[in-house]
Amino acid sequence: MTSVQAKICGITTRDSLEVAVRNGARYIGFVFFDRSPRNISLAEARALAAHVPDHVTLCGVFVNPADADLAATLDRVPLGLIQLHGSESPERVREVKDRFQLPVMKAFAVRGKDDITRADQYATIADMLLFDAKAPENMTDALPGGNGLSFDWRLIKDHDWSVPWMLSGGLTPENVNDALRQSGAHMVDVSSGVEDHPGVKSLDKISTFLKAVQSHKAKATRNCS
Ligand SMILES: O=C(O)c1ccccc1N[C@@H]1O[C@H](COP(=O)(O)O)[C@@H](O)[C@H]1O
Repeated sequence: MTSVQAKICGITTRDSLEVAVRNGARYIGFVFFDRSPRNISLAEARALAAHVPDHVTLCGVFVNPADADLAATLDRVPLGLIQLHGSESPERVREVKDRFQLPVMKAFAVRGKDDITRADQYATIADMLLFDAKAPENMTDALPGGNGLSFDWRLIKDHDWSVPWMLSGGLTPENVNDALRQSGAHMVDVSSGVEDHPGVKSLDKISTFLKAVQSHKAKATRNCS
């Protein structure tokens, strides 16, 4: 029996948070990265965090953060998971976990198979793994994540790690079922695919995305019974 969990990332408003929670999001992501159109201030994050129910994990997205930034964020915002979306080494992942006593999800930018096997060296250190698409070198305005780009989902099928992993990168309400089928993922993460404009979430797209994820779960359950 398969149950798919979803993370809605880059939440900045109360109404998008509420729609995500009401429609079954298991994770909510706040982006703490200045260059992102989804960047959220500590004050806004703190205020929104008060409306995240206990059964939903609040994830902070960081790119090569300094300890001081992590400490300042955790001082104000009750995160349950730290997402490291930069070039953090296995040693740095271990250090962040030990220092801040929170689970860490390490993200990998994927173009080919080697980018996926690179995760092996983190699988005994990180608590979760996340696979996003690598931006092409000629994309000058690329962010470390949140670019709405996909990789070949079949590359990850049949990979197995001792820790849970999420699929992300260019997911949308329209393609998430194909992505789940082709990748074999049990967890998905979306940001720009549920937006009307960069940084502006669509309530309709959030609920359609989460319903599509739920419908995949229903199909998988039926197939297994
Ligand atoms: O969303 C962002 O702006 C962002 C910025 C810096 C690092 C990570 C970011 N988001 C993560 O990117 C992936 C893919 O997003 P998308 O669905 O393709 O837009 C996702 O894991 C977000 O958590």
